[in-house]
Amino acid sequence: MIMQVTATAIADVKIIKPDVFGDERGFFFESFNRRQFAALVNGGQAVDFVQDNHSRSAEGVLRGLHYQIRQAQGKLVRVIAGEVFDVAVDLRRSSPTFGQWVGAILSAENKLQMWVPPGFAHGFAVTSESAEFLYKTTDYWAKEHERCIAWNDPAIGIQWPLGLEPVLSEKDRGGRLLKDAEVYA
Ligand SMILES: Cc1cn([C@H]2C[C@H](O)[C@@H](COP(=O)(O)OP(=O)(O)O[C@H]3O[C@H](C)C(=O)[C@H](O)[C@H]3O)O2)c(=O)[nH]c1=O
Repeated sequence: MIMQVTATAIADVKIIKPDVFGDERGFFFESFNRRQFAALVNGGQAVDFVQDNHSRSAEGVLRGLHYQIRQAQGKLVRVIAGEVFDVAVDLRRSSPTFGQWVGAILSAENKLQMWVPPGFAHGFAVTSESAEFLYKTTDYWAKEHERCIAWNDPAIGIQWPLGLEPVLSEKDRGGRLLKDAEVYA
């Protein structure tokens, strides 16, 4: 066993805690293992990732809530420096948890990962001085299919651990309210 998987309030979103092997040199852990992921996270179905992404953000930055309405991306996300509050929002209209969100603190310290399946919007807010964010995606980036949900949509009601107004990209300042957004079937 090289990881423990725990459920969240949204059935398909999982938190993964890898087994970390420490010794006097430092530590080692498998950050992804296709066979274990299939067996422990995805009900035995293998998941193939096609892209790895890496971003760095300063404290107070919020990136999200992003999704691709076509070529929906599953995302396996983790932090290798600093700490973020990571959020997934269920955008599957047919889901019993449609419009609901789950969040988790991911950090270089706790080494936790979140599995955000296709069908969700995803975003994070940086709670450390800066954070380096790595993630694998199950489909390629497609700018033409990118959509953005407002990080502060009261209908979703995410409890971001941020004091002031976050630092946002132009795109993220223009996020749509869920009621006006394109969502999945
Ligand atoms: C996502 C992406 C972006 N880019 C280019 C496009 C821009 O020139 C630049 C920054 O893109 P953007 O401002 O959309 O980056 P983020 O705000 O970090 O977007 C990501 O933020 C949240 C957390 C997500 O979950 C998504 O994976 C993704 O939307 O990278 C690429 O070349 N490839 C890509 O896959």
